[in-house]
Amino acid sequence: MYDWLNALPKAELHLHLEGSLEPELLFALAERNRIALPWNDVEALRAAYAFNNLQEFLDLYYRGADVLRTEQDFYDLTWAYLLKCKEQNVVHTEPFFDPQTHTDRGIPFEVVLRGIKQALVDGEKQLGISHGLILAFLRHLPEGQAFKTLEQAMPFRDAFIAVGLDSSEQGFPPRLFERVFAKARSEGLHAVAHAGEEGPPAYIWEALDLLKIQRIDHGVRAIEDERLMQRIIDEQIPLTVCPLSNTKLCVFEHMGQHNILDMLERGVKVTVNSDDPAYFGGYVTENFAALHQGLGMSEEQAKRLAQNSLDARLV
Ligand SMILES: Nc1ncnc2[nH]cnc12
Ligand SMILES: [Zn+2]
Repeated sequence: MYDWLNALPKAELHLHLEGSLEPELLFALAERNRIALPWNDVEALRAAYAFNNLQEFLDLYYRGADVLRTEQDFYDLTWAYLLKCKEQNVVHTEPFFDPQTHTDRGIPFEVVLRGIKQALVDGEKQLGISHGLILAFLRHLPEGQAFKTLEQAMPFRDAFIAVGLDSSEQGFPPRLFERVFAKARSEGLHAVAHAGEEGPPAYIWEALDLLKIQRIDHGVRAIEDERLMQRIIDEQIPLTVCPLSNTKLCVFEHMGQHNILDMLERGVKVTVNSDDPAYFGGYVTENFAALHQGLGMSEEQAKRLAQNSLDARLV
């Protein structure tokens, strides 16, 4: 039904690998690693995917990530995502991974990175999907922990292209991470950050001015600040917008209220992404389809959005 959307070549620029963990794989990995789960079956787990805000989702997302233990687990997770990319004509992806979610559970950094990176390299060779991996810091943890993570990552510097900032936004402003971002940039890494998902426009200003990010993840609350909108338009700073995520996490009550097409028509470089597709009901094509159904996105607008994603790549 949405073959015309699948057919558009596109890049995905906002995807958490841990958020692509489908319930079926989650159960399979729990069995493989002999981990007891609080849900009886896949249906019971899916039924728990009802969220009122970002934090309710994150609590379940971190709980789900606990089944990821071995290099093979991280490989399987990443490979399953890449097969979806192939199906939907995502020709380039710049996914996030959250090392602290795993190192804090005692999983060595290199186990996580090796599994993910091997799958991405195989995806390039076997599926023709290019990539750039982004290391995201968890903002609800202290700056010192982010520095420690960056230190652990540096021996593998060439495995990724950028640092990002994710997790609970309210109460954890970008300015808390100014120094660790400066250090990462001094190592030649690109910088992106989640800002303006639940947090105020002030957080977007901080992310731009203090973290010196090149792309804003979400950023939908920029529309509340006209001066910020002008800057984003003038400087053509890309926004990685995630429509299904925003409705599932009640950033917008329903898709009809989403501002992505208003932003597009004002000249903002917006892109369409899936964020955590296993939890929010779909991958990139389903996000495009939701904009068609809920907002009346035209074919011409879909083409512009897909082209924006290719233009907004970091590599
Ligand atoms: N939508 C989101 N916002 C912040 N942190 C996240 N981690 C995974 N998904 C996220
Ligand atoms: Zn995200």
